[in-house]
Amino acid sequence: MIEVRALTMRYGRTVAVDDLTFTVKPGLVTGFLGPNGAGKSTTMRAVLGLESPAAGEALVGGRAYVSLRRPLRTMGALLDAGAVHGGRSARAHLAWLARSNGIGADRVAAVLEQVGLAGVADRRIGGFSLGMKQRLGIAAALLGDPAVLMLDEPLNGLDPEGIRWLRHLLRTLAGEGRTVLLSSHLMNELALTADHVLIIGRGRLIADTSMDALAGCFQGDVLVRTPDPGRLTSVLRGHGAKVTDGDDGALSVRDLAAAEIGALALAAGIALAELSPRGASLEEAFMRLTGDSTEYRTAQEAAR
Ligand SMILES: Nc1ncnc2c1ncn2[C@@H]1O[C@H](COP(=O)(O)OP(=O)(O)OP(=O)(O)O)[C@@H](O)[C@H]1O
Repeated sequence: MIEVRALTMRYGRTVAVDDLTFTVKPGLVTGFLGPNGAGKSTTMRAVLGLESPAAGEALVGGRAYVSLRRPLRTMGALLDAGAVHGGRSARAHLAWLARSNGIGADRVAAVLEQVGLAGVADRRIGGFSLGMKQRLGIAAALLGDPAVLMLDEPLNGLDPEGIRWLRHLLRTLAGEGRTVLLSSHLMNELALTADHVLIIGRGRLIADTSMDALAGCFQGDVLVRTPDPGRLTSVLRGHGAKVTDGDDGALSVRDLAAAEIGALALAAGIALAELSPRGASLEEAFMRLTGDSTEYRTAQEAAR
């Protein structure tokens, strides 16, 4: 479990994280989402104790990370996949990390296998692609077989096959009861990966909700085609719908469900050629939530 309580982080006059409170629970993949500069990396650095908060605290398994004697066994983290010694091999890098954390050498081979780097384990990291470095960073995070994993933009640099692989891995780890937190600035990346999502903007919490609830809050419109759009428009407006002319003669209807539109059309004797509910994409939901600070509040209330 990761607990962030009333955390405020400042860089000079910049408030990077502003009174942030959330809990990341075991058994779920939790996405940490926000536009560039929202404060995700700063929050993760605070969880790792790399920077001190101006106020509040961040705990891992109920303790400050820096107070743990064998930290890699409690939480594995990936912050910057590029921050590795390019002259070492992947195996040597992991072996050094394992030794310094009292972790057996057998784990090195196990995690190299787990992340698909066993075949290149003895090559210099300097020649690795960004995707391979991400895999190596994930291997390092897994080294201590920790109950908590925290990964900053781990999908960044992975090809579609790598993304599928990582999704499967994270879901498996959460299925084993571990706590998994991963950040991203792209909702679509998280939509298929995370069960739960924490959204921040300008250092503040905007939403703390299940992915399903978030999708449900952002119902889209219903696309309707009929040979008699004028009459249908007035019938639907008479029942409180917002109706606008969409592309190629179709109507876009909001505030009435597809079934209600169908029933009203039938009662009025109007034929329908098409009736298609269109969900707003999660990416749109994210844009609407993080659009500006005035919208934050209304959208947050809507998301609850
Ligand atoms: N070392 C630093 N010195 C000064 N300001 C910083 C520093 N690190 C971050 N900031 C500022 O703090 C705010 C939060 O940055 P942070 O990197 O945590 O955001 P982020 O959500 O991780 O963004 P990204 O998706 O771009 O990585 C930004 O305004 C950023 O400019």
